[in-house]
Amino acid sequence: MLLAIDCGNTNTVFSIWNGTEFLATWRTSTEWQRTADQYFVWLSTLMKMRGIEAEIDEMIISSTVPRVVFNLRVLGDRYFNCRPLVVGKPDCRLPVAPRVDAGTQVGPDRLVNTVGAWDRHGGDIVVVDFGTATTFDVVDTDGAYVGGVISPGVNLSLEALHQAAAALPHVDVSKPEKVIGTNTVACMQSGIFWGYVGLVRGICDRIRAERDRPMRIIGTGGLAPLFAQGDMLFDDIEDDLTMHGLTVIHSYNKETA
Ligand SMILES: Nc1ncnc2c1ncn2[C@@H]1O[C@H](COP(=O)(O)OP(=O)(O)OP(=O)(O)O)[C@@H](O)[C@H]1O
Ligand SMILES: CC(C)(CO)[C@@H](O)C(=O)NCCC(=O)O
Ligand SMILES: [K+]
Repeated sequence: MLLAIDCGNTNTVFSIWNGTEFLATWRTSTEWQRTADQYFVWLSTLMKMRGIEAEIDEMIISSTVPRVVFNLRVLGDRYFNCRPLVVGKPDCRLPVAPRVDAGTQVGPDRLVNTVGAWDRHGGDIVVVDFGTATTFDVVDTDGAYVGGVISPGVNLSLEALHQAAAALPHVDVSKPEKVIGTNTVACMQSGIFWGYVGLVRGICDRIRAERDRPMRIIGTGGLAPLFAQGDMLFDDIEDDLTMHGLTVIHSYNKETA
């Protein structure tokens, strides 16, 4: 059984894949100090609660935080008797090599997203992921990652506004009914919600113009469904794209071993 781990700058997601379906998915905050023993106690407790008796013997990791990889490797070594495959490391091959500037270290989550999206939707697509950052990743006709856009994440922008301006409270992102807010919170929510709708629309339009061919837009990440309510931004929304990409990369590496 495969344990797939998607470690972002804010949250880390663990999923158990039996080769056909995900048996369970759990989320924890990303903390590089967390030890292999702590991961194991947490994970085995959750598995027991769900009655999952899966014998984990394989692992794949995508981590945007290099420091957490060490303890996740120890987790594999000590508790699951396996050597994890780590996306971005030389021994983890991708189905199609990215075409970017030499020496560029593309975020593994972005590469994994493009592999997952290509597997489900084919080429000529843009993946928009609303995580810590809002990223746009362009997949060429042949499935290659050919670059993209990195913007500040939605929650990050809201937090920055609150941190920098004494009179601005912490607010949650939501869709306001009107653009013109008549109180502080409504004004901030409008700026964030309609601001990001405009950002996504504007960047996708420019990508389309630059590529000069039809491109489908796939939204993913916790906030994608919310932003999909704002405008016809996406052709499709997927809630498990990164996890799907991890399973595709894992089987590709097994088949071509
Ligand atoms: N309406 C909402 N307002 C604020 N946050 C939301 C809302 N809906 C979902 N979320 C948040 O989205 C997050 C899930 O997002 P996702 O996993 O895509 O990225 P992340 O964990 O924030 O970032 P990263 O993957 O970079 O660590 C969850 O933390 C969830 O709380
Ligand atoms: C952009 C983020 C933070 C999004 O999670 C991550 O993919 C990352 O750290 N990327 C490294 C730089 C790059 O992707 O070009
Ligand atoms: K993510």
